[in-house]
Amino acid sequence: MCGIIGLLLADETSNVNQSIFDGLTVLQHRGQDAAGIVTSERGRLHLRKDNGLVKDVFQTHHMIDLRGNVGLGHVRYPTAGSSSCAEAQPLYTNFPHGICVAHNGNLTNAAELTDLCRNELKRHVNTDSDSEVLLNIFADSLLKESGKSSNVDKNDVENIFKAIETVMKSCKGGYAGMYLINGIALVGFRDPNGIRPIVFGTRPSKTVDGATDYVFASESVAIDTLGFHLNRDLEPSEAIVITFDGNVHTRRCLPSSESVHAPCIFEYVYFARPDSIMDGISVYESRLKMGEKLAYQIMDRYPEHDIDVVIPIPDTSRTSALQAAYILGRPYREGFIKNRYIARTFIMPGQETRKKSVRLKLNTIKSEFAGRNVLLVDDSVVRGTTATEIIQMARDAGANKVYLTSAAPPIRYPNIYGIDIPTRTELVAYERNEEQVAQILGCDWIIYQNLKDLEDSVREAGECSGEAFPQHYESSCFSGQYVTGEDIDSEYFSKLHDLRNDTAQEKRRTAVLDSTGSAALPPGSHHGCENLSNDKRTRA
Ligand SMILES: O=P(O)(O)OC[C@H]1O[C@H](OP(=O)(O)OP(=O)(O)O)[C@H](O)[C@@H]1O
Ligand SMILES: NC(=O)CC[C@H](N)C(=O)O
Ligand SMILES: [Mg+2]
Repeated sequence: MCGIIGLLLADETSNVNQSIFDGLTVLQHRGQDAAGIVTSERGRLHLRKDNGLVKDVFQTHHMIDLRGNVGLGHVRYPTAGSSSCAEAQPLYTNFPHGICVAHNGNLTNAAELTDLCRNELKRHVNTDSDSEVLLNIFADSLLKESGKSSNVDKNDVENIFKAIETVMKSCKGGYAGMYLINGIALVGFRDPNGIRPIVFGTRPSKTVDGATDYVFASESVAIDTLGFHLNRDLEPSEAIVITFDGNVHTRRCLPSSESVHAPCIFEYVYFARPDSIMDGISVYESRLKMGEKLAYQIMDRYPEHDIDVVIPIPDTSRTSALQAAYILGRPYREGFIKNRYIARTFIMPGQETRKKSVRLKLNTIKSEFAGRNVLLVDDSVVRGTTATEIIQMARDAGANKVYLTSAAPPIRYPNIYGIDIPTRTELVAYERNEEQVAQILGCDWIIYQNLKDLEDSVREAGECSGEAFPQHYESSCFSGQYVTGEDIDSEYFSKLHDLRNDTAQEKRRTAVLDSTGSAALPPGSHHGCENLSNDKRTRA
């Protein structure tokens, strides 16, 4: 679930670098593996990207080099390829014009499209990243729409829309993204089902009278932080083209009858920040509703329950736990203290790292557990890494009984649209019922949210804010129903398992480290990622 941001400032003498850096810092929770910024300065592109957190990747000398009034930023959580810094984004191709992409999501037909790019379109695809395919399909199509002529009409936004239409017809899966077409336009776009989120904002230029600055971002929180006004979410299959001279053009590139709007429900459960508004729905309100419905389910199933205290597993579950405690009429207590210097564990690569990080990340306030029956609340239980450790820690702290509740239903199916849950067998709820999961995790009982209650939580939060909201949600990891259709079959899952199970990913990571010899280097010390002239992706 990467974080993306794109800005176009009206004042050609101004620089977007600091705003993109700030925006990425606010979106850091969506991707911790790598970060990158590209800027366009009067026809010249400047790029800096590397593995690591935003604060580690960009030092002052990088920022000074990132000049220009238009740019893209990306924080990466890999769902395809490897975590090599060559796959950090934005990605660049030099033909036509010099185009960069920042992509959040996952293409389910990336392998076929890579073959197409290499064998038929004769484009150089240099990595295993699906985002590089998204870039090359667009670049090829834009070139064709422009009549393969060097005399391209730079104001012809029609060609850009047609190229996006080709992208949307060719690329399957979930994708929100931005293309920076050097010297021509900044383009935001969203997949035909609107699975991945992207919002659009504006503000009056501070230096050019009557002119407007524009921003696209994964979440509204970035728009708030940068002092922009949140205009709206992009619609499914919509592209917004902002030309470098500040004109805005929008179009739905496929007919709405061809696809249902089904935003990813896991954004509300875990990925998004609670202070974001997605598709008109407050993430915070939806999490309160999730807590409320959990509490009612607990009271329904265990009317005589003996819960003494409700304790969240920080961070994400806090909002739901607060409301669950309120409805249950039990005290809400901070029993786990989070080390603020450890990042999110679920989106870390590798099971060993995730396991170790839980212990480093959380520690108990013993007095909140000693002799009590505690209800632990988490937003989701995926592999069960966090819950197993936490339940043991609660027992070590002297808890009498330990109950667990999850604001999301059991996760029993892979996610293929931008969350790295590629294989069912790694999931703790795979082929297990609640009793069996409780036994594995070591708690006295576990209660999961039902899918209907989860969907209603999001819908009701939408009603609270009085906005029109989608009727469907992408909830495949709970239901096994995949909104993009028939090509998602057992053969697809078997290939995905082989490519992306934990052991396979670990092997790839080790191979990358061995080949670069950089295992001992701290984040941000790899070389060769930031220089556009080193980029080998030119047209064959
Ligand atoms: O069952 P698991 O495989 O352990 O994954 C689920 C856990 O991971 C996430 O927390 P994370 O530490 O990533 O982030 P948070 O601090 O935002 O809760 C999520 O909130 C659950 O606690
Ligand atoms: N989580 C994401 O959005 C990942 C984007 C892209 N699939 C990558 O692996 O880089
Ligand atoms: Mg958590």
